[in-house]
Amino acid sequence: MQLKDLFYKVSLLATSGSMETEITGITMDSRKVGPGSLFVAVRGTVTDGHNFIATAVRQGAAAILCEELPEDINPQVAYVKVLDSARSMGLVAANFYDQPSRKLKLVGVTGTNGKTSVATLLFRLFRGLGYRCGLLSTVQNQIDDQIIPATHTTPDVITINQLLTQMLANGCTHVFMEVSSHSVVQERIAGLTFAGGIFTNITHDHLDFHGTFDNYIRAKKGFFDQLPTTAFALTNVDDKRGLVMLQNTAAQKETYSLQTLASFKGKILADSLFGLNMLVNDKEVWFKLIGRFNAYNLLSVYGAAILLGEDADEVLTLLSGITPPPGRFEQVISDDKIVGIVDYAHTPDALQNVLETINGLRQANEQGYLPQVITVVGCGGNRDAAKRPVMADIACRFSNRVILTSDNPRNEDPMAILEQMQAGVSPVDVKKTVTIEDRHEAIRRAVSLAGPHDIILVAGKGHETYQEIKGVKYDFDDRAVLRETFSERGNQ
Ligand SMILES: CC(=O)N[C@H]1[C@@H](OP(=O)(O)OP(=O)(O)OC[C@H]2O[C@@H](n3ccc(=O)[nH]c3=O)[C@H](O)[C@@H]2O)O[C@H](CO)[C@@H](O)[C@@H]1O[C@H](C)C(=O)N[C@@H](C)C(=O)N[C@H](CCC(=O)O)C(=O)O
Ligand SMILES: Nc1ncnc2c1ncn2[C@@H]1O[C@H](COP(=O)(O)OP(=O)(O)OP(=O)(O)O)[C@@H](O)[C@H]1O
Ligand SMILES: N[C@H](CCC[C@H](N)C(=O)O)C(=O)O
Ligand SMILES: [Mg+2]
Repeated sequence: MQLKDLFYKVSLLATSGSMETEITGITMDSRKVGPGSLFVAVRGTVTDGHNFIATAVRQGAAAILCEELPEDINPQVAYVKVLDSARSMGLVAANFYDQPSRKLKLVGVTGTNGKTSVATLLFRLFRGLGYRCGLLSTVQNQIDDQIIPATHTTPDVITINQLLTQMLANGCTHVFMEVSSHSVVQERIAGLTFAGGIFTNITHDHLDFHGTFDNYIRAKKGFFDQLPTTAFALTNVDDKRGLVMLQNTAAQKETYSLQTLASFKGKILADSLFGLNMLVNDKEVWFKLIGRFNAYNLLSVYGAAILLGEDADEVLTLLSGITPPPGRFEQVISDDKIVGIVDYAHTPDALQNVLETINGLRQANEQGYLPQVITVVGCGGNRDAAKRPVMADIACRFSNRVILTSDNPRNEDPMAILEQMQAGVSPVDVKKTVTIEDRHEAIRRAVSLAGPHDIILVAGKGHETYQEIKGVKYDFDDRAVLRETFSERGNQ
């Protein structure tokens, strides 16, 4: 494709060289440049892509997209200057791949918690309705049955367009994707045409990246601000910021709620370890998912399905049979009936929701014994540090015993993270906590403290099958460790 076609409807500040240059690929990483590539120089959080323009040219780049033209222009190469190269890259990628997002129904889900849950439920529901579907999520990307490992919650915009193209080639008509706040700020969704957007909720997270809570809200709202008039914008009005999301959207405004009047209104009739019984717009349904937060997830999925033109009864019938996504309230039960729950709760709000759900579901047995709740939890390194003491405090307030341990320490000292968590434990709770840096040992300790019917919550890593320590990803799976420890216990 010629450079000028890539820049269709993109505002340019200056150009140098031929706009008829043939382009065979786009990349924002100089290490991936080959002959015929358009290299996009993006200013990042660690370094500035503009520093790699010369390297890209040496590697055969045919054209450069940047915010500042370099001093030494190579006459063989075309240069295009724009105001915001990350944003322009989205528009250019959409042109290069011939607008795949316009040829299918692309629905984005944003919010602090529930994105993977909602996107995965929608994916499963629409496959159940008979469509071929795509999924872009934290757990994995998927093209119908084919699983493609995910590196991010929301991939970069070039990868998104490539995946959408593959999805189209495989006959997909619907794609459900998570839209992280990072992706909005970094323009990873620029140039995509959405058929709908869903807001789940917003609570404390990622303040390391966004700086303030207001910036974080603005980032989420940025997604709705860029929806077209043809899309729907479906928001949770029970969240304090739910309506803020709709303030400046051109899309059709829709709401869901468990508490007030809304386009999609739910009411919980019963909530147990076996599932949820709910009224959904006055129809009574049993679901296999557990906990009030899942009532919200189900309601948003139902709303989106109706807004996409599906039949209410068919949707509810299929939804009632759907099981939770991996690592979301996933149960591993020992032979002697210790209940292990692996959950991806890695924010204060998610942890509190899960623990409140667990506390609400425990029941005393005939002898009057109320099962204990034992929580194993850590916080990731190189991520928001402010949530660490808060999560430790929540774990203590809602559990009988707490084992503080490592999550993914990444490049931080694991004990330093744990000390920040310990700072949140109030003096009365110190007695019930223990700190064990090694996550494997921590889970073993929890199992050794548990008896029949006690509940062990292993929070933070959910579906993850690795633990990242100092740049190395070691095999690690909370579910496998629980299973293995349970079976060792059975053999004693
Ligand atoms: C903090 C953050 O979001 N970083 C993302 C960002 O990287 P960055 O800004 O640090 O990039 P950089 O290293 O400064 O480099 C700047 C530019 O120079 C280029 N470069 C760099 C070196 C070189 O030799 N040549 C070269 O061309 C880079 O390709 C890049 O284009 O842009 C990269 C390319 O898209 C992302 O891979 C990277 O994600 C990192 C790995 C990451 O961990 N991101 C997390 C925080 C994230 O995005 N999480 C959200 C989910 C959060 C949630 O809601 O839970 C997600 O959507 O996954
Ligand atoms: N609607 C919800 N409201 C609050 N908490 C939720 C909700 N849905 C799920 N959770 C809790 O949050 C955890 C993470 O859920 P999920 O993976 O769906 O969120 P996410 O938004 O995709 O997270 P990430 O930012 O890592 O992509 C779950 O394991 C559960 O504990
Ligand atoms: N998408 C989130 C996942 C956090 C998961 C938790 N296990 C951790 O490593 O902090 C992030 O990248 O911040
Ligand atoms: Mg997710």
